[in-house]
Amino acid sequence: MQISRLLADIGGTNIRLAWQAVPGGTLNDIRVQPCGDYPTLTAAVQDYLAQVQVPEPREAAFGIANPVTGDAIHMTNHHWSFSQRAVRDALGLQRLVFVNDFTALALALPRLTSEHLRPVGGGEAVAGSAVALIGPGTGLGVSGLVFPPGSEEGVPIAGEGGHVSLAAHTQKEFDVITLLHQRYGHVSAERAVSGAGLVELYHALRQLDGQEGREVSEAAQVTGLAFEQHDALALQALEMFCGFLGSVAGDLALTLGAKGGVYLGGGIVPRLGTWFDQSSFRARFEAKGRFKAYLASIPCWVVDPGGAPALYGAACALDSGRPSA
Ligand SMILES: Nc1ncnc2c1ncn2[C@@H]1O[C@H](COP(=O)(O)OP(=O)(O)OP(=O)(O)O)[C@@H](O)[C@H]1O
Repeated sequence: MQISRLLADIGGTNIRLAWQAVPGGTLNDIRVQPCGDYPTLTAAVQDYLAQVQVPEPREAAFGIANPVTGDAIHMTNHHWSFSQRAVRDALGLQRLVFVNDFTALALALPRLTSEHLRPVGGGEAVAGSAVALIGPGTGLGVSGLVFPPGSEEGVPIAGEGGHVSLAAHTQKEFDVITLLHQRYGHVSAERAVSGAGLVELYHALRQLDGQEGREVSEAAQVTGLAFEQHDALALQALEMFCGFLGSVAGDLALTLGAKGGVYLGGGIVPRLGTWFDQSSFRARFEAKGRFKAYLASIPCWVVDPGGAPALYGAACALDSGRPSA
C-alpha cells in the first residue's frame, strides 16, 4: 500500500494544501481554500481529503501563521483554536508536525531558484551569511535563516518580528502612527504592513487630509482604487505601505546581518507586480544613515507564491525530524 504525506500552509485568510508521495517528491493536488469556509482546521483538511485521492496519509506537516509554543493553538488572525494532538488523532495521523508558517518558508529558501525570485534593487548575496524573510499577508510574517559552520540547510529563526514597534521616517508617517496609537496603543509593524494595515493606512490618510475618499474594508479595494482608478489617496496609502515595509525589512537586515539577502514573501507584494519595484521600498530599505552602503549591498527578492514554497518548507520541517504533536 502506498503511504503519503500531507502538507498545509495555514494563513489567516487561506489554507493551502498538497500531498507528497515520498520525501522530496513533487507536490500533488495543490489547493487553496478560504479558512472562513470551515468551522475548524480539521474540517478544512477533511474537505481537502474528500476532494482529492490522497493515498493513506500517515504523516503531515502544517505551517501556521501563529507562534507554535505548546499543544494548544489559538490563531491570532483567525478564530480557529485547537489542540495539535486532537487534530492529529481526528485525521488518523501517526505523526503531525506544526511549525510557524514563516519558519517553514525560511526552510524552503535555499531551494528556491531564480525562476521563483524577482530582484528588487541591486546587491550581491554573500554565501554562508544570514538571510532574512519578511512577508505581509493577513499578518506580517518574519523569519530568517542563520548558517552555523557546517550547516548547509540553515537554522530557521522562530520569532514574532511582525510585532516589533513601527517607527516613522516622515512627518506624515508620524501623524499616521499617532492615529494608530490612539486606536490600538502599541503600534506594531503588522498594524500597517499587512492586508488590514493597508486599509488602516488608507483610512488614516483620509482622516488626516480631511478628504472624502471611499469606504474600504479590504486591501484589494485599496489596490483596485490605486491601479484601476488612479485614486490619489489609495496610491498614497500603497506608497506608505511600501515605505514602511522597506523600513522594517531594513531593520531586520541590520539586526540579522542578512548579507545573504532579504526575501519578500506573503501574498500582498507579489500582487503589486512591477509597480512595487518603483515604489519607495528599496530607497527606504537603504535609508539607514551611516549604514546605507551596508544595506545597498544586500539583495532583495520577491518570492513568487506560485511554486507553493511554504508547502515545500513544511515538507522540510517533516524531513528534519521535528517532533510530532
Ligand atoms: N489584490 C490585492 N491587493 C492587496 N491585498 C490583497 C489583495 N488580495 C488579497 N489581499 C490581502 O492579502 C491578505 C492575504 O494574504 P495571503 O494571501 O498571504 O494570505 P494568508 O496566507 O492567509 O496570510 P497570512 O499567512 O499572513 O496569515 C489579506 O489581508 C487580503 O486582504
